[in-house]
Amino acid sequence: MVRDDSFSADERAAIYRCIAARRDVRRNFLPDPVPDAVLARVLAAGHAAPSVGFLQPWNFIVVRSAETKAALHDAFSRANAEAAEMFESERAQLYRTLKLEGLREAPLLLCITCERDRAGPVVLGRTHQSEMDIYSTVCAVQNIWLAARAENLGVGWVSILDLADLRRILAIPDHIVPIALLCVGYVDGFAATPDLERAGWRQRLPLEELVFAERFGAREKAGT
Ligand SMILES: Cc1cc2c(cc1C)N(C[C@H](O)[C@H](O)[C@H](O)COP(=O)(O)O)c1[nH]c(=O)[nH]c(=O)c1N2
Repeated sequence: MVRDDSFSADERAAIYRCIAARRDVRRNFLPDPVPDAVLARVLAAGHAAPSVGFLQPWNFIVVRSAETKAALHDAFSRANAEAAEMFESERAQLYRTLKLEGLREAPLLLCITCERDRAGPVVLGRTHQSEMDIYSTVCAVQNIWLAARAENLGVGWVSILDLADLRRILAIPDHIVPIALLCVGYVDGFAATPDLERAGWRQRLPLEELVFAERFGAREKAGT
């Protein structure tokens, strides 16, 4: 059934292409600035995300200062050295070859935060699952990621940082939870597959192995 608010076949194809062509991008950022109008659209996409009880718990910190980027990069370097030690020897060797951030190269960074008490302690939908405000903020991050891809902007999520460092560098108060730090900028191209897949770190799992029927672990019977 086609109604006025239905997606056309072309629109549908564009959405699926955006989902498939989104990548985590940490290298090859171009120095070109991100126009304010483009950034505004991307942030509006984040703000259009679903949120528990319509809490909209997010804030978006836009970082352009080279000094702040350098401080974040220092924090990354400290955490990354610790991280490398956590893997077994061969894995650690491969880990050290990976480029896991683009904090200094990206023209801008976005930190997305969650204010858990934005509407008081009792929130519709969070009464029995307390993490729902956090998950809502992650929905905003994903909207940003996809909107950025549609704008031909690369986005890389950098989580190899101590939260205390992130809080200190960006002056995030105690009652606000940092959720994501994203490197954002135009790039000279998007890889067809995840960097980690091409580096031999991990492969994409077959979808059919992840889908259960009726109960966790139960496979659809062949021929049904
Ligand atoms: C919550 C979270 C946190 C991180 C990531 C992702 C997500 C969802 N990813 C990116 C991750 O490695 C990447 O998404 C997968 O490898 C799949 O690649 P594509 O995103 O499909 O390109 C990521 N990558 C990286 O190089 N450094 C990092 O710190 C992180 N952190």
